[in-house]
Amino acid sequence: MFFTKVHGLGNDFILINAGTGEGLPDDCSTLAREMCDRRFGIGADGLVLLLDSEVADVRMKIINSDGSEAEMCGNAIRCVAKYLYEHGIVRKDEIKVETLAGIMVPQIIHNNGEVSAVRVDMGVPRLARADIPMLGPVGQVINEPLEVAGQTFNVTAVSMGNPHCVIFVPDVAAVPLSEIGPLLETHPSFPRKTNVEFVQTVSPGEVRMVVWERGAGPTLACGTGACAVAVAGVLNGYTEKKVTVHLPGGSLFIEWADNGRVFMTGPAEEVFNGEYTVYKQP
Ligand SMILES: N[C@@H](CCC[C@H](N)C(=O)O)C(=O)O
Repeated sequence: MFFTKVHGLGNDFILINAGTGEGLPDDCSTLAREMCDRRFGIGADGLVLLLDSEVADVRMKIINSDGSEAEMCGNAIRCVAKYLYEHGIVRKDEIKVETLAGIMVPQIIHNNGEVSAVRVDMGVPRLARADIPMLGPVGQVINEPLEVAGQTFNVTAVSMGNPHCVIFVPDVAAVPLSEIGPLLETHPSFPRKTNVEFVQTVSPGEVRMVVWERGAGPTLACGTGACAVAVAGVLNGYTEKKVTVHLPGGSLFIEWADNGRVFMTGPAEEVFNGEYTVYKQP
């Protein structure tokens, strides 16, 4: 199988242009786990399969490094758009990508003849508790106390197609992410688990965040997470509708527009190409 290694702010993926999917093994979950393994495989936060679509230019299937399938991935979709454009597969400035969260529309941004960034219409965030999904009474989850391992965190829940649990803290550097992250990811309140973001407000137009991703653990960046953080910042009255989100791997610019849609702008990079052989057990 031919693959391309890509990343968005260090959130890295193995991308396979799989067409009809004919050349893929039946079990793509095991394939993702094996390919994403950082010691025994290529190493990545996720496997991204590009498949033929009947309703868009392409269908993006994203499988986390633990083999679970995600509805959407913000950093991957920027990489997908740049890859399709630069390889001449879809030579359009606006590319329609079918995902489990609906059709997303990345837009190629040019500068001096190069693709300098990708701006993505990430759709309308879903805020109803049942849409996260999160257990509990009907309504939205804004700054609501949640108990984990004897500690109480005030959480705001946002779905960008995938679930996010956003927690504002005074200092992200002081968060014991690898201790608390997995406990929140698998908290019984989230029946489909959740991505977890800790956020520090720098100013109304700027925040810092760290993320523990569902199915992947700590990553250098999360595009859907940055969008969820921007929405949560507005809901809590901490930030304006345009915000720069600083992540360990770099920064994203997020706008929650007046039409209710969230737009994410950031870079995408291709790192190398390779060939991966799947050895069948005798
Ligand atoms: N890194 C991604 C999100 C990938 C999926 C996530 N781990 C999930 O299971 O929802 C992003 O950039 O959005």
